[in-house]
Amino acid sequence: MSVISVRELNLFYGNKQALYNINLDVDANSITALIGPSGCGKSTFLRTLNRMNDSVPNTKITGVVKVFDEDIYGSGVEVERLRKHIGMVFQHPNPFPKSIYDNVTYGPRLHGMTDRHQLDEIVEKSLKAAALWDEVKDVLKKPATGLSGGQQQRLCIARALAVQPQVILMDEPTSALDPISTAKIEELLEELKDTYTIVIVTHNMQQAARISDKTAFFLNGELVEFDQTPTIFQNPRDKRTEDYITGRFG
Ligand SMILES: Nc1ncnc2c1ncn2[C@@H]1O[C@H](COP(=O)(O)OP(=O)(O)OP(=O)(O)O)[C@@H](O)[C@H]1O
Repeated sequence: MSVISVRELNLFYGNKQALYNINLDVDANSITALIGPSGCGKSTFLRTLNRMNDSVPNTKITGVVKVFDEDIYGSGVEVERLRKHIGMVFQHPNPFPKSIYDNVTYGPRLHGMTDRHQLDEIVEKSLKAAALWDEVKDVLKKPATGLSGGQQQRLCIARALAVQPQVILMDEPTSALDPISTAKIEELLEELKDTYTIVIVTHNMQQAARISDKTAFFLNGELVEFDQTPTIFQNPRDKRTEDYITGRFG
């Protein structure tokens, strides 16, 4: 089943076209990797999936993005509700300058949850799902900024999970982390895909090959090739994909 379905998507920043006629489906409970050289439109595309581009002035979008069959650019779509279902994790861990507990409960509180017992449960569940609970359970009231970079990124994943999204978008979530933290997050993503659908931008092709089910190769705003990950890395159809994955350009 497709969770996300993109048809004939074009995106313009003012007069500059950044995405050209993108068609792509994302399967439920899978990891989809977006790869391609710097500036090819990966992040722009990722941001179209939960309307993060709304905040960029003079952006124009044509085409259709459906999430669970709903046209997310259709009239009457509430962006807050949409983002509750589609969480996002960014390149640099960005915990709020609050306690670990308050970081995780931020979203649920924003959506009206006040019951202490329920909030406690969400904190434990989200931190366990983000493989961070054992490391922080005794210091929940301490500032999140005191955690290591890798722990902060897992906290940001826990914060995204706390509002119970169905889809998680990740923009180079491990690029600022050391290899051990990266390995922990990769392991975590394998586990999370049982429950969530994940779309991840990565510059690290080994990472895409290791963790994703499908890979999309972008170049100059076009989706050159989208297929099962082993096909993209071992038997790509397009010469440009082959050149990129073998390091001949980019
Ligand atoms: N806010 C913006 N205003 C104008 N142009 C933009 C904006 N954001 C991105 N672009 C342009 O759109 C194109 C695609 O950028 P995008 O950041 O999506 O690429 P990317 O593949 O994610 O790159 P990177 O891997 O370096 O993050 C680039 O040419 C970029 O300069």
